Formats: sequence, structure tokens, C-alpha cells
Amino acid sequence: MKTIDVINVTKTYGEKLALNDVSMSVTGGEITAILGPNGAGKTTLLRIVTTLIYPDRGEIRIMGQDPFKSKEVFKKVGYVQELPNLPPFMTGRELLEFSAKLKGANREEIHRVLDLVDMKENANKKIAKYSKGMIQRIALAEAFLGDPEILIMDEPNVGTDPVLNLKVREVLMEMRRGGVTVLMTSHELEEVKRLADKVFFIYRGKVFFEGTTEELVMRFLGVRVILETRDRESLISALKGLEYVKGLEESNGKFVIELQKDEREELLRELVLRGVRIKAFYLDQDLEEAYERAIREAGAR
Ligand SMILES: Nc1ncnc2c1ncn2[C@@H]1O[C@H](COP(=O)(O)OP(=O)(O)OP(=O)(O)O)[C@@H](O)[C@H]1O
Repeated sequence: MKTIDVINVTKTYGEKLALNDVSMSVTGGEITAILGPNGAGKTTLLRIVTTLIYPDRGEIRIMGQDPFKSKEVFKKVGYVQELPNLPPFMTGRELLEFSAKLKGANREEIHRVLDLVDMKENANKKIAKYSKGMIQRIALAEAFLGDPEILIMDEPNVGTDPVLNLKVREVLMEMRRGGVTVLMTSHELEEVKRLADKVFFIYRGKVFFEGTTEELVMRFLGVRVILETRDRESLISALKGLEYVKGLEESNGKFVIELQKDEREELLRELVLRGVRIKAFYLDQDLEEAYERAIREAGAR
């Protein structure tokens, strides 16, 4: 399987403990995002996974192999570094040609990835003359080369415009359909909500939460259902006596119902049974607010 395992990894820079006994398993064929505030240890983790730096303790497995011992595994891994430091004296095309040789990709592949990131017109320019977004585009193109089985991306959306971001999202979803494993860091919570099957929330070098974005929201924000109805009175009377309903707020014509635990199915069934006509019923998915609360909770520990 195209899995990535991080096993009890610790890393210090001098006195600074950047990763503190971190373990995580990235499931093959899924998109996994690492979240966490600046300085949490995300880049350090990806640099260890890609063997750019050594951990003080712990081990990495990529597709079951120790990448520090068998570099061969990287032929099938695409990697986008944070703020990629590409050779300025090369053109984008030259860099991709060099990389294609290492990965055993052909010329058509170079053509394909340049097209994918919309860089055909600028491919023959020196990287020194690229804008920030163009550098990121070429770094993405390089990662997409050679049919990777695993993609590791450190903040792939930094510096790129919304049109490219949409395209990259489509490419990633397409790759997921093809069974590619993606491990990425991001501060773009909307993007994470759309893409990630699973997230790891890292705080001060430790994994503080793992689960889906929906689970993250429920864990830190509680279970809040948003309901739209014109039957205000019957809703209020139907909610009375439901012991798992913790609170009710009305805002902008919508009702926010706070539940003690995830009793969404039960609640919907009860409301329908009691004749409340419902226009919309969905979980409050405010990932930004949940993220902010997760940081507060982690910091208070
Ligand atoms: N080369 C280095 N030398 C010393 N300290 C470092 C080095 N690289 C990172 N650190 C420290 O290690 C900690 C983790 O940094 P890291 O870059 O992994 O965080 P991050 O989660 O990727 O942050 P960001 O979201 O800002 O990219 C930080 O406290 C940082 O200051």
C-alpha cells in the first residue's frame, strides 16, 4: 500500500524541541492534511519524511520501506517544498528535463505537466526571472512528473492564484481517484475542508488531534446543527423535552441547535415526526472557528 508511517519521531534544533515523539499513519489513497499554527513543526515533519533532515529519534516508512535506507522509493514520490528554492540559472523546462531523467519520465510528460500548471509560455525563461507564483507552478509541475504514487506538499497554495488553485484541486482529486496518496500542509482551511479525508492537528511538536474535518469541528466547536424553517413555533415546541438539545439560537433567519452529542439523525427524525417543515438541515462546519478553539485548548494544556 502507498502508505506513510511516522513512528515516534523526535527532532530538536539546538535547545528547541520541534517534534516531540510524533507518530502518524497516512492511509494509502487518501488526502491527509497537517494543520497547525506557525512553528508547530509541520515543515520539520515533511523534511524528515522526505529525508532532507534526520530525526534525533524515531523512524519513517514509505510504502513499508525506510526511505533513509532505500532512496529508490522517491522515484515514485512527488515533493513540493515550502517556498521552493529552485536553481535560478536554469529555465523551468531544463529543471523539468533534469527531474524527468531521475524519475524516468518522457518528454510528453514534461509537456503535460507544463500544460497542467499553465506554464508553457514561460517554460524557457530562467527561474531567476520567475514571479513567486511561477516558481510555485514549476515546483508543482515537478512534483506531478512521472506518475507519482505519493505526493508530499508543503503549503502548495502559497503564492498561486485562485485559478491555479482550482486546477490543482482538480488534479489532486483526480489523483486520489487513481489511488495516489497525498500528504500536505496548509493554512488554507477552506481548501483543506474540500480536499482532506483526514487531518492531523499539530501543536508545539505534538499531534493534538487526528480525524476528519467534520470530527475536528464537532470536537472543538460541539455539534451545532443549522436548520432553516418557517415553522418557528412548532420547531421551538418540538425541541422542548429533547434531552440531547443543549441550546437554541436564532440568527439571520436560521436556527442554530446545539446538541450534546452527535444525535443529528435522531433529531431530524423527531422533527419530521412532530410535523416541523424543514427547508435545510446541516452541520455547522465552521472550520476556522474550530481551528481557533483547538489552538486555545492546546495552548491551555
Ligand atoms: N533550521 C532551523 N534551526 C532552528 N530552529 C528551527 C529550524 N527550522 C525550524 N526551526 C524551529 O522549529 C519549530 C518548528 O518549525 P517548522 O518550520 O517545522 O514549523 P511549521 O509548522 O512548518 O511552521 P509554518 O506554518 O510557519 O511553516 C519552530 O519553532 C522553528 O522556529
